[in-house]
Amino acid sequence: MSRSAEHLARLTVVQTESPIPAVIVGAAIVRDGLVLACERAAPAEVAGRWEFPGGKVDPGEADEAALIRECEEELGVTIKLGERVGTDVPLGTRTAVLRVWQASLVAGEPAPLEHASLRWVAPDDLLDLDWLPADLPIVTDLVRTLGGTAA
Ligand SMILES: Nc1nc2c([nH]c(=O)n2[C@H]2C[C@H](O)[C@@H](COP(=O)(O)OP(=O)(O)OP(=O)(O)O)O2)c(=O)[nH]1
Repeated sequence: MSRSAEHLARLTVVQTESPIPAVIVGAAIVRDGLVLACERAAPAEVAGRWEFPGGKVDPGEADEAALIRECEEELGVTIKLGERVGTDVPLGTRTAVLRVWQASLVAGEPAPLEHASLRWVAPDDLLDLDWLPADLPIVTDLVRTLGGTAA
């Protein structure tokens, strides 16, 4: 194998082992000091657990645009993004990360168009919900930011 072919082979291995993670974006929508939590309806393994509204960023789409689009699709609302909450959290397989922003409502009243239910939750009560595992560090940061008590 020539030196350049060998170099290319090594690069290919590196790229295969380190795929660029997919990004899942979420919105911690705050109104009157309460946070909107969403109960997943599906799939069965996670139905009944809580998450932030959001979803996968499409190829070529900006994170912020994806989050605004997902909130329109899932809740029927327009949101405005604020500060990031916490840092990227690797999801199970490490081929994706969860990235969350604080947000406020600009138009519309949230409706559970894709969720089993919605709930406005006080910061002190947020950690009582059964969140998806990746959300826990973010929810803990959010509680601190909003002035609740996170152990
Ligand atoms: N939306 C959302 N997804 C989360 C959170 N935490 C977490 O681990 N996830 C995971 C669950 C799913 O495996 C993945 C997002 O999938 P999704 O089904 O909501 O995304 P999507 O709306 O783009 O779905 P689809 O196009 O595949 O139907 O991220 C969270 O707080 N919000």
